[in-house]
Amino acid sequence: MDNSSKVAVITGGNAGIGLTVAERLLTEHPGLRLCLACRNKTRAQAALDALQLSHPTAHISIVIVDTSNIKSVYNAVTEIKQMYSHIDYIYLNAGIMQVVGVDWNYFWKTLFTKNFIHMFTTGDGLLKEQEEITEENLEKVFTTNVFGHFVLIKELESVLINGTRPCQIIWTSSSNAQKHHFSLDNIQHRNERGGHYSSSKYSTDLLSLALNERLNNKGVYSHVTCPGLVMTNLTFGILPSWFWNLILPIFWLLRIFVPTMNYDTYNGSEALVWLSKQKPESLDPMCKYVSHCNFMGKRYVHQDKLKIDQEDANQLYDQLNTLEKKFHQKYKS
Ligand SMILES: NC(=O)C1=CN([C@@H]2O[C@H](COP(=O)(O)OP(=O)(O)OC[C@H]3O[C@@H](n4cnc5c(N)ncnc54)[C@H](OP(=O)(O)O)[C@@H]3O)[C@@H](O)[C@H]2O)C=CC1
Ligand SMILES: CC(C)=CCC[C@@H](C)[C@H]1CC[C@H]2C3=C(CC[C@]12C)[C@@]1(C)CCC(=O)[C@@H](C)[C@@H]1CC3
Repeated sequence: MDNSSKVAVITGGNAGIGLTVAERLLTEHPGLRLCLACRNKTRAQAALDALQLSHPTAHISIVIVDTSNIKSVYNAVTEIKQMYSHIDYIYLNAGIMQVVGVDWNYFWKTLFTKNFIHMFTTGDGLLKEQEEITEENLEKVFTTNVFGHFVLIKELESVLINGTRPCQIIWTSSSNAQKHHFSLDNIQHRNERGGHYSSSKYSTDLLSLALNERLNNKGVYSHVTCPGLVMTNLTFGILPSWFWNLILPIFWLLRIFVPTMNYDTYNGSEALVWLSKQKPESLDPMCKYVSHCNFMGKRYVHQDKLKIDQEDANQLYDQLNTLEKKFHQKYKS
């Protein structure tokens, strides 16, 4: 194993924001060894081929992981441990949103009120979602976005901790994370009529805080980011691509008021890449690092203070830990 060069693992690194982060990291950190942790072999291989074309000497590998399936996460951990003795950056980016429609009534009602900026930055109240339960009896959005990543981090702890080099855990959270959609009595957000994505991203913010309390003294730092609104498979799942292309000029205008209208993945990945160039101990664990792009097209990183509570963070961590133990018993003993 080569211990000298830096290693970055990216979940969902084959598409959208994750793929752009992969490309930008290879440019920013020459010699970086990259691991695309993806659920689909063919799509992962296509991404690897594209990256290898622009970075012919780069060392890129694939690990198959479906974060909505805990058995798959355990298998991926075994593989990653065989490949790397230390991880410098782990991007917990894979994510889904199970949208079935837009609440256009709410959209028109809010458009001419002072809440319109909140609506365009967070999407709060605008999206109708549906629930799905996985074969392991877990809520799918919660498992894909949060719990699968929790298990990944927990099982990889020994490779994240290194006596000499820090490790950065970088989450792709969202401004859609809203406290009113989250409950410690129902962390999976089961049997709710909407807000599954919001609840999962609020959990992400809490979990990141809890990880800092536990791991900072071991040289592991966790931070949350928001890429803003970016056109990817996720957003094309909400409304078709022709619609987004049609309203592109509106987005440009909206940037005057809403600098998170990033539209493309390069703009959206700004905060995620910026974090990899910072000293992790100098960063604020109570901030969300948000990719901004102004009207003139200038990219920058904005820091949003997190409105979350350490006690809630610890309670969520304990619940995730208890849930993980059940799967550990099932698959690892
Ligand atoms: N687009 C936006 O406006 C915003 C996105 N985000 C967040 O950014 C992250 C990346 O999303 P984005 O790039 O937009 O969307 P994409 O759909 O383009 O990318 C999502 C990535 O996650 C992967 N993925 C999905 N489910 C799983 C799973 N179960 N196991 C492993 N990988 C999985 C996808 O794989 P596959 O290609 O196989 O489907 C894909 O690589 C998400 O966490 C999302 O919530 C946050 C704020 C705004
Ligand atoms: C612009 C017009 C005329 C219509 C589009 C309205 C909504 C579909 C759109 C407005 C704000 C968007 C938004 C998201 C999804 C699509 C919107 C609701 C997100 C929720 C997507 C995922 C995220 O994580 C958020 C950061 C986005 C916030 C803004």
